[in-house]
Amino acid sequence: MLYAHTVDVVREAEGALMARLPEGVLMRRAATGLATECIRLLPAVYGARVVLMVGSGDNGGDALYAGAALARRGVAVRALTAGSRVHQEGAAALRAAGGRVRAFAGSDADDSDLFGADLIVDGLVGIGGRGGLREPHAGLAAQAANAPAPVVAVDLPSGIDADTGEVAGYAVRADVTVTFGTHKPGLFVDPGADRAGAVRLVDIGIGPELPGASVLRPQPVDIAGLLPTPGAEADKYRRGVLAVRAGSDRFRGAAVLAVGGALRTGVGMVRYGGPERVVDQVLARWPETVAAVLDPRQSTDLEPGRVAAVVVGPGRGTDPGDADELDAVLDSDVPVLVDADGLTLMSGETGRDLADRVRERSAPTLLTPHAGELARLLGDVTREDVEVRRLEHARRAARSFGCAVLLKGSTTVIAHPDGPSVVNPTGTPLLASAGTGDVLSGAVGALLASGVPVVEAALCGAYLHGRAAELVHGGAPVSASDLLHGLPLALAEVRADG
Ligand SMILES: NC(=O)C1=CN([C@@H]2O[C@H](COP(=O)(O)OP(=O)(O)OC[C@H]3O[C@@H](n4cnc5c(N)ncnc54)[C@H](O)[C@@H]3O)[C@@H](O)[C@H]2O)[C@@H](O)CC1
Ligand SMILES: Nc1ncnc2c1ncn2[C@@H]1O[C@H](COP(=O)(O)OP(=O)(O)O)[C@@H](O)[C@H]1O
Ligand SMILES: [K+]
Repeated sequence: MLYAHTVDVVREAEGALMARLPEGVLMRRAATGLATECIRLLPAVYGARVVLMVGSGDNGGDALYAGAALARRGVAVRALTAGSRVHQEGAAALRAAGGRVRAFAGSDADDSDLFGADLIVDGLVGIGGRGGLREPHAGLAAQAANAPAPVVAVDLPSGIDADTGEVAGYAVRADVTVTFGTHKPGLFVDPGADRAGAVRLVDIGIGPELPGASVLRPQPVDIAGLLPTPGAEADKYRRGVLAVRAGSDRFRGAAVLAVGGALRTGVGMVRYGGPERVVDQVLARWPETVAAVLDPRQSTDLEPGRVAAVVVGPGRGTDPGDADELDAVLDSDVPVLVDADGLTLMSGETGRDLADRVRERSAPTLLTPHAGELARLLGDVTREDVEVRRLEHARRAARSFGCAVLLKGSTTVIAHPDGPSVVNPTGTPLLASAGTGDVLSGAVGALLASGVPVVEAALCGAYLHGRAAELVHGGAPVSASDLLHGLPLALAEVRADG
């Protein structure tokens, strides 16, 4: 598991440790780790050319001390400073080691330094940054972005918000980010995560000072440990029965995809209930389904003991009958996943009663909105607001509805009113195609029915779904149906890694 802590927490931990150590020790540790990573990225050390972009705070100080270490190894190091101040001791150390320091002027000389570099180090701003980059920082970063050399960001790419991943203006795009002490949430969540490249963590000794993380990012081994393994005594009922209330005459495919997602993730039985033509189609594709033609108002298959979890909403419709069905599903005492049309039914003025039903439930509920659906559920933000501050809005929704929320999109975020948020490390923008969300709802539903706790089920389902997309065609476009072929590959890989 990888852990991330917010800026306030990092500063407090650093403060506690610094009080016990001689001045400058933490920065030396950070700079040594940074220099080591830079050396790994250089084709050869002696005679290599490194340009440092240096802002006025300690982030620039880290870059300058690392530059001094590189200069002592024979690297030609040039620092271009932006801003009114520069870390004096760091600049003196670099000069003493043979490096050069001068102010960025947007001139031909800067161009020639940047374009001649083997490596560019971004020490403009770190956790002290606020908002998008200002001038002259933004100008320097933009000029550097045109140069061919790889970029190493110090602590985080300058211009991304450390706590949220928001990019509110110009921000550096790094190939590698060397972060200190602990990860920052903005390195895990898009759009920030997309700017960070490969992230390397340098231990500066603050670990024992840190409290529990605010954001977690699981590794394959964590997923392997959470997936259910049927024991020798298993039977289909003990493995779990999932009820799927998806699809309608208008959207028949949603039912087929959700049922497929569940079957391919692994569950004892899927009970499907829906209109006759949809039942026919589900059975034609998945004859193992126990399917029944069902008036949406009927809920006989939800009687106590018959199912272990319910998925409701994908392609189901938003008619009054569908609202009645959602109401009946929420009345059950098993875990319920609400997706798509179910979320629309919960939104706005008319959805208030259903939203209250979610709040009143004692069994776990998981909402799986994309950014637009989450914006409608919250009612006071736009889709774009959600997309730039995913963690914050997913957490707000979890608190507001008193349940787990899986926010889909460029970074899938899982929030719960109690405990840290979790981000899913797998997936590809190729997943942005119609129907892939239906597969996800089935996959997560299967895990809920298997008895996996709600946050873990959401995480494992999202992980396998994202990995399925990465594996199935080796980077070529994937359709929602393709994902069903990818799920067994993802499961096999996770089990092998675990
Ligand atoms: N606090 C500590 O104990 C340690 C801090 N370290 C480094 O210190 C960094 C934090 O240093 P600081 O607190 O000095 O802050 P930073 O160096 O991250 O940034 C603060 C400076 O950037 C300017 N600035 C803020 N937002 C800007 C924007 N959008 N555009 C342009 N300029 C902007 C501010 O005016 C200020 O001068 C960490 O990210 C890390 O790199 C490391 O040396 C490890 C130890
Ligand atoms: N840019 C992206 N990068 C990675 N995954 C994405 C991106 N956009 C969407 N996805 C994923 O694709 C799936 C789309 O689900 P959803 O929006 O519900 O589509 P649908 O309703 O058509 O099934 C989700 O798993 C989501 O996380
Ligand atoms: K930086």
